[in-house]
Amino acid sequence: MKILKFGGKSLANGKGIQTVVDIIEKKAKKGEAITVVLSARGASTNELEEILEKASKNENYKAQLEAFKNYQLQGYEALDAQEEFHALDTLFEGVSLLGDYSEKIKDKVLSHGELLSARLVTALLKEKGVNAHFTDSRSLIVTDDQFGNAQPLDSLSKEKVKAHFKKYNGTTVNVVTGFIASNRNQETTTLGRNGSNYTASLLASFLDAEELQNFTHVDGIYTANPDLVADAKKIKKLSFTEANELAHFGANVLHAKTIIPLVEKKIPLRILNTFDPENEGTLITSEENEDGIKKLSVLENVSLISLEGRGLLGRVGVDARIFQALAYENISISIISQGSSERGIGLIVNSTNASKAKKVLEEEFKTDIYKKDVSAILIKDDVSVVSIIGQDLSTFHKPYNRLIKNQIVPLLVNNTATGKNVSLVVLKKQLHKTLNVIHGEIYGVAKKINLAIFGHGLVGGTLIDQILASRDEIEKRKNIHLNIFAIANSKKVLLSNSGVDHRWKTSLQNQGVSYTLDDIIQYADKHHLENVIAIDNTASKDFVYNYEHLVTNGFDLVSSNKVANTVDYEFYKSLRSTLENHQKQYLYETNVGAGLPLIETIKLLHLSGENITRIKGIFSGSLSYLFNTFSVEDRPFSEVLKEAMDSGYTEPDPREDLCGNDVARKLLVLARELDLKNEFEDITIHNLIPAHLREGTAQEFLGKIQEFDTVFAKIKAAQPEGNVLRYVGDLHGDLSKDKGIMDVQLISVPKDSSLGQVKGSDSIFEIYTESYGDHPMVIQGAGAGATVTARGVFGDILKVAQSIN
Ligand SMILES: NC(=O)C1=CN([C@@H]2O[C@H](COP(=O)(O)OP(=O)(O)OC[C@H]3O[C@@H](n4cnc5c(N)ncnc54)[C@H](OP(=O)(O)O)[C@@H]3O)[C@@H](O)[C@H]2O)C=CC1
Ligand SMILES: N[C@@H](CC=O)C(=O)O
Repeated sequence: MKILKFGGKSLANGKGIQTVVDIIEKKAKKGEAITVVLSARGASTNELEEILEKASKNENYKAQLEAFKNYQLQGYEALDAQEEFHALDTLFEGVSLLGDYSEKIKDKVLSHGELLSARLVTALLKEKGVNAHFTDSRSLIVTDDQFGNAQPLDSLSKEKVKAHFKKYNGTTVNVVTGFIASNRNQETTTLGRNGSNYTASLLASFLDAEELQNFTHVDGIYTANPDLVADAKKIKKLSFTEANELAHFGANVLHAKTIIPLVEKKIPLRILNTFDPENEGTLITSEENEDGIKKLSVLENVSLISLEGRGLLGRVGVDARIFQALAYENISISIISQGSSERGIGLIVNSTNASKAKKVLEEEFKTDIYKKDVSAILIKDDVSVVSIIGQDLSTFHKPYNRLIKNQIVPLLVNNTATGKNVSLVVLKKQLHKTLNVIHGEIYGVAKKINLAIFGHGLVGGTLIDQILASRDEIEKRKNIHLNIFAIANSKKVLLSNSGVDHRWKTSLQNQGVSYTLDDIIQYADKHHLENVIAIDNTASKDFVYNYEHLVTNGFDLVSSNKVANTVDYEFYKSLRSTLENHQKQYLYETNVGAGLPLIETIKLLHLSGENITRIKGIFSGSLSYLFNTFSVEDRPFSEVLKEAMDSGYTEPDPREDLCGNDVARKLLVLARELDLKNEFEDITIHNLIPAHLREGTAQEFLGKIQEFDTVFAKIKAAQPEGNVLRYVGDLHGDLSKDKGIMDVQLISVPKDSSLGQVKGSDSIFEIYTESYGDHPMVIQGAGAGATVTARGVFGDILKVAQSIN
């Protein structure tokens, strides 16, 4: 025998009830031995409760009662519901006259929801030729006198159930009312909320059923609420122990009292979807799962009450007083957490009870408050509890770290000493993000990295295209999902929480909106975007002052822009301390040598104690190209400069290269990696721009670049035979002191020297250290260009992404 239980939503008018009847008919006609247990239809129980409340307050309840009756008959006008309707009329009239009702009356009223439901389904099944029998569970389940939440008397109930099923066995399909029962005096009682599930479990147990099938409106039990976590997965199999943990956290279907009768008899429980009968649902058995299953459950509408006081230190019985005082008022505590000293105690109660709980505790601790032993009893309403069921403390650091990285700091953490369950109290506004961050970590769902890209010029634009081209491959290989949710220039931003695609340029043009930085931060917040990285591909001197604000709002940083590392040292330090305080990263490998692994190498050498004594070389890709070409080809300087610009080697304003600032910045970036406290002003720079060309806009300057030609033709001609021009940077001096010496200058070197042999747009960096002596470590390669630079920025993004765990 299988017990089939259908819930209120399954039995609602329309598709619901028709599907239920079809399911039962099919099984009955296949000859399956089944018993059906039904809840009240749709929201009938709540409706009856509301009508009762209105009647007791002498409010006009009749219209709502009529609507209730119409709902019950809608489409089934032939149903004989007179007995129930008449009983309800009489009950409500009585309550209305008295202006009050007892729990006993309430049970009587509510029972009609299930009675009407079972009557209708029985009638519909009979119409289809099924041998259905309307079964009023009040003649089967005997309970104590606790109206509203009656306890079944097992042996008496079992006897009655057995006797009934002996009489109605074989092909009869008993259609049993759930939820309702009666006491020894044949007065109607109810089994409390989830009572229909309880009825079904009791019948399954008394009849030694083969399986209890609970038909709901969902496909089974999920690893998290699919409405909140898009990646939530259905759990195929669960053990009763795991189910029991879930029951505490809102899974009504698994309420402990409904599970216990099944556990005792080892009767499997299957959660099915009425509307998707092919789906196998979730099967719960007594078989323990070896790996264990993890599920996220949420308790909402809860409040955190905290009791603080130094005077409680070491005092015995504080918890006992809390529990006793609240129990007296029937207030249940779902979570309690405290330090061993009892100086601060946090407890979670249902929000509806929060103010009452505070009052009760203030009364209980009034002497302690007077003596200042208790300093405050506070309520925090805007919280939710997230429980990771199946989680123990041995691996809890993983989801916890992921939360902290995403700036979610739980207000309270609590675990069970036995069983596996860790609960976190978080701010309600962070609930959605919390669930997604933890779920992503636990289930190894591709880690979603949300990128806001500032600047989409040569480097930024190339980067966006590179990311879009390789993100599927990265997701496959690295389980990292790169989602570009914002692309901004100095005027407009394109926002898309699900990520931009290859049409981003047109989309930005058509859908881009003017913005402030906070708009982007708020957008990320509103869409619960986790693991956010801001990427600066501007050359802006102002944008870098946004970095700290981004970090405090949860962003890691990646930048090709060199400005943040080369403004005053105070800013440099302050940014690093903000990064440290917020456990955020800032990577900028492309600041020196574009895509070459220079900064990382220097950082590692320095960190490992290697004494770097000098760094010298050709730091600028554009000036490298310019002088490598100009030195050996008989062409005007301006023509080669134009080529360097067209190849994307120069800064957006090429004067930044020609005046030596760009090389100076690179030197300063490296100096600061060595913990030197140099400022930009400490650098001696040979400015290549003739004085009269330095003023004005970039556009005006470009109109006059031919004026370089005679100046540089002279410089070239003045060199010794066999020499070439090179623009070099040099960091030297006693680098163990506070400051190093930095020079940037144009020099003439023999063509066959190491600097003289550099070709194309290559940079070369000679790193002198104590261990390497006179033979420096040399890093050489393309020092500029959009493709290599974007690739370097991409590398930094992936490093940050991989470090978020
Ligand atoms: N080219 C190379 O080889 C290398 C370049 N770099 C660095 O890469 C960075 C980008 O260079 P590149 O791509 O050539 O520059 P581009 O001038 O081509 O692009 C700059 C982008 O930044 C945007 N922008 C400027 N100011 C802001 C702001 N305040 N907020 C948001 N967006 C802004 C611009 O938008 P708008 O059009 O609205 O102004 C534009 O989209 C520079 O810092 C450069 O030093 C680093 C290593 C190598
Ligand atoms: N303009 C720069 C680009 C890289 O930083 C250069 O020429 O090196």
